[in-house]
Amino acid sequence: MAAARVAVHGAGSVGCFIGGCWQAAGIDVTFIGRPNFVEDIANHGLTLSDSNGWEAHLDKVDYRTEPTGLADADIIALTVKSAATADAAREIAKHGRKGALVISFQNGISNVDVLKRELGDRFQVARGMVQYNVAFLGEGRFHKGVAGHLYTENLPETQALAQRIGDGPAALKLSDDMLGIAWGKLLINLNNAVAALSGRTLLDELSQRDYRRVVAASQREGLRLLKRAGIEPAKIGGVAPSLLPFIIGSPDWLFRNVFLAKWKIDAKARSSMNDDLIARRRTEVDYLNGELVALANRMGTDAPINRRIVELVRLAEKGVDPWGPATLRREVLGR
Ligand SMILES: NC(=O)C1=CN([C@@H]2O[C@H](COP(=O)(O)OP(=O)(O)OC[C@H]3O[C@@H](n4cnc5c(N)ncnc54)[C@H](OP(=O)(O)O)[C@@H]3O)[C@@H](O)[C@H]2O)C=CC1
Ligand SMILES: CC(C)(CO)C(=O)C(=O)O
Repeated sequence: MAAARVAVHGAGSVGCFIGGCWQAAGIDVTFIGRPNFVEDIANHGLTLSDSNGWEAHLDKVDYRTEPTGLADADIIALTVKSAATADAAREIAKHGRKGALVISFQNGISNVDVLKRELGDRFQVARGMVQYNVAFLGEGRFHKGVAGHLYTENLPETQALAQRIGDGPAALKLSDDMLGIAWGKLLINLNNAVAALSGRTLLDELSQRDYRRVVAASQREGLRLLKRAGIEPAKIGGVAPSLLPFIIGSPDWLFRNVFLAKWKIDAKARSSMNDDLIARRRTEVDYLNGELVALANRMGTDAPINRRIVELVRLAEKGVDPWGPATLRREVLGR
């Protein structure tokens, strides 16, 4: 059987990193994205790095802006932000090859439903998850700034792909519980909104207990809702979801020395929602905290903490100044 060809659709931070690492591992990758990256990568090539000092450079990169580049792909890694999923899916439906496997490496829960609705049964759709942060540093450089792996469903196609990728920094792990993993990741991603509202890097934001108290409260609310809905979030990075609020809300000395040390967060790492605010784009808050608000509404109840966070991010999208730790805590928690 011929080796699968991959297209990355929406090649920005995550797409360039994972596609670049896979190409460095010998896989045939086409990148589809925006003109700014075409120019940047044409001038500088693609350089991938991680916090352990690993680095790879690719001189020849097939980066295009036209979705016609999807036509030859057996596997399409979708890495657009959530609000762009429906448009990207229509491009896949138009240009992709019948039977291709589309893996959503996006945060949130509902992207896979949008893909299935738009793609029908001409394509296979799989859930994926990116555990780590990727920062675009300019000049074709993409840096993995938090420890972790990529995950996707355990299928014959993904088994073959994972084997070819091997153990590098964009290694692909397979799971039979990707929905549980997506909910587990969503609980972690509740930090994105607080990091974005803080206007700080992940390390700087997480070093402030008042910010962490807000995240912990939103996670507690999320856990209560998931329990009531009968949804079981999976462990991410070996931490049981029920422990997340205790870890995040723990005193500074414990959090810094035990947890921050373990997660190896790079000083440059920013949440992807900070990137959106900086670029003045609509954020993914509706697909993260907003997913919990929608779940609460479906069950005839409310999620006041996550609802308030969504409102504050909406204001931040309009250009409101970042929040200090104590001010944000009082605003969201009322104490
Ligand atoms: N960045 C990170 O560290 C992490 C991100 N994630 C998740 O991964 C997903 C991708 O995030 P990220 O890589 O940061 O996003 P980026 O915005 O960096 O990259 C997405 C790119 O896709 C482009 N794009 C959108 N629609 C199309 C289209 N139809 N055709 C071609 N290109 C398109 C966007 O352009 P434009 O801006 O013009 O729309 C953008 O350049 C998100 O769901 C995010 O939550 C998960 C873990 C970590
Ligand atoms: C890896 C993590 C949790 C970093 O914040 C992320 O998913 C993101 O930035 O969207």
